[in-house]
Amino acid sequence: MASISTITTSSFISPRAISRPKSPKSNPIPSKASPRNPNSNRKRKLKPQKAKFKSPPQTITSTAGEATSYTCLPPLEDFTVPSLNLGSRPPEEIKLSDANVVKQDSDSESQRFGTEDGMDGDLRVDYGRFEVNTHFEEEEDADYEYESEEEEEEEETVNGKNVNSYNSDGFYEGEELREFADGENVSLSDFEGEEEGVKEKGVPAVMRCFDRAKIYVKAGDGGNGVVAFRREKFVPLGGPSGGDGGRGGNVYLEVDGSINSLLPFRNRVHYRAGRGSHGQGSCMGGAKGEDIVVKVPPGTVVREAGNEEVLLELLSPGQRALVLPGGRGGRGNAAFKCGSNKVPRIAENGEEGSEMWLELELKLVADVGIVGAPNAGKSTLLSVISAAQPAIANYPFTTLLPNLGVVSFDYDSTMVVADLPGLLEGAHRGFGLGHEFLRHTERCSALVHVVDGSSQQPEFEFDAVRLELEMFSPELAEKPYVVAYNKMDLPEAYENWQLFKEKLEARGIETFCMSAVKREGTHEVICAAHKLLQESKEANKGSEGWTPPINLNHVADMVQRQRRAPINDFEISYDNASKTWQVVGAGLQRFVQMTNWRYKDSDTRFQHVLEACGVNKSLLKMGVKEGDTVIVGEMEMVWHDYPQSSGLSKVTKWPEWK
Ligand SMILES: Nc1nc2c(ncn2[C@@H]2O[C@H](COP(=O)(O)OP(=O)(O)OP(=O)(O)O)[C@@H](O)[C@H]2O)c(=O)[nH]1
Ligand SMILES: [Mg+2]
Repeated sequence: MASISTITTSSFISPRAISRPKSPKSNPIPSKASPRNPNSNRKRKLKPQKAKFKSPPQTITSTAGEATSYTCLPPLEDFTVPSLNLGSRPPEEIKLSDANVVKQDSDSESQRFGTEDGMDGDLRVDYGRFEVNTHFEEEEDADYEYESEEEEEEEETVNGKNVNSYNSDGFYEGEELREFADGENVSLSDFEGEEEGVKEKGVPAVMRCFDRAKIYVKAGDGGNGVVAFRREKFVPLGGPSGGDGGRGGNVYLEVDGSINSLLPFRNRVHYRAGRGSHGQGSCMGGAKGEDIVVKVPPGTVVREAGNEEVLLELLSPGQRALVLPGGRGGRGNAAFKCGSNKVPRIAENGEEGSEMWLELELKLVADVGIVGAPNAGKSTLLSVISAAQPAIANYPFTTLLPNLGVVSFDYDSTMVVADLPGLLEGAHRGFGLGHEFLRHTERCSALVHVVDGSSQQPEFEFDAVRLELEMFSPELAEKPYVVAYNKMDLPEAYENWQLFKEKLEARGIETFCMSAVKREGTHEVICAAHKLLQESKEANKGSEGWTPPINLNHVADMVQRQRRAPINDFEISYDNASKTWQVVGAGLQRFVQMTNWRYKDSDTRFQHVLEACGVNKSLLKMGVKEGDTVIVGEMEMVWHDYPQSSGLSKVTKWPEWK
């Protein structure tokens, strides 16, 4: 951190001083390697110059009377707030392709659905058609919104060629081709085993999961302050009267109990709050920008894109979190009036609102989760024990989204049970659909593991699903669970039951048998699950203790803290090749951004602040030389050394930077 240097008359730089001729060549310039002597009797000044950067073309010409211009540089990586990782990119979509996933013959109905014929009890059945994307559908940096289904369909086009097609049942047909830069067409099947870095669009829209979404939020920019003077009859020298700009709108996240999925975020990705209005004459402040409230379902977990750290957990309806505060309005010239400067011709730009990509993840708030292999009878069990009416059919992956049901007991007690899509081998790596939903079970206190008794190897099926749970999350596997051996009404299940029971009991696992269809044995299963739930609640009671109130605005506080970093907190780096000094600091960058170069006095104030916050001093210490380029925020300047006599005769005091 650099220290703030004292402001002296001789160290102040005016636009006039900037245009003075360079120091004579007789002045020795120290070599690059050795720092310059700070006791040198020459003055060194920063002079803004015509920027050398060719792009972007936005050039603002100063009205300071000199041929001086400022160029806005493209935003650099270094300029982003470091801890927020705003410039970081989210992970790429990956295709979950594997040798286990078998390409389907579109004509074969039995293969398509993996019907009873296709189900030989081996969990490696042809469920390849049901590959899912584990990551988001949207391009990370794409600046678009899905406005309609048509646009969504366009998404399936690769390099202008529509390579995907769906048959009448809505299932994906044909092989996806991807054209590479060298024009070579490569089939995605070439990538088998290469899981990352390849897109997969083979899942029909109806089967895609909507419990994850990525959205862009931006707080509103502050309005600009203005320079104005009071002109009124009989009021001579009315004084400065430029009003401040209004603050930008805030971005909130609010829990809405009527929403139960993140589906709405497929249609809208970008959320921008309104910008504040500019100030006006007669000391009139601008109106504040319109806030934006993003509605999310209960149980939404919020992360910054590309960052594992959880920012917010929004659980109960009505909760509202301030995520990004709007930018501050720029001050008008009335705010700069002081005893030594009664006619300030200066006003600030409004502060830019922060922006962020957020990852939303929906986690169900259920007490008990029903897990098991596809087609085991999980949904049937839920339909029997609760009033829920999930889809039940004799093919795997009938359940595409988790279903919730409330189970009521005689003694005025209820529990929420979630029926999850089926799990199969490799689910923790993304096969099937179960992986997408396994995280929902993380909040469950107990699990009911349904085993299809009519399958050829029920014990193998049981072990495979348990293994998947363990692979996905060891904490999940440690949750208490009940095993429910289903389809006891079928002879093959009935025959296998004793053997299955003995094997599991030998391993110390208590097992129940039931026939969900006939509603036999289900009561015992659910009572056992309820008992586990009560036990887990009892166990957690002692450890919970007092929980402090949750501050839902801490994200905004963090953003605010970073924006309000002290102006003298900066770092300087030097690029030897281009002879460029880069001064990076959140406070300085904010100052540069809010400086309105159209006003004459802005330039003087800018030089003053650089001097006051110690930038000049630090540069000298590090050995800046005549003609070196210095970049501060978006400003590019050239360093000039001047003789000491070039100081300014008048010192203007400016209000403190805040
Ligand atoms: N005979 C018999 N069939 C059952 C029983 N329980 C469920 N089934 C049948 O098994 C098939 C699958 O039932 P679902 O409840 O959809 O199975 P699921 O586990 O939810 O399947 P997915 O959602 O695809 O994972 C349906 O045809 C049910 O009628 C049972 O106890 N006996
Ligand atoms: Mg189901």
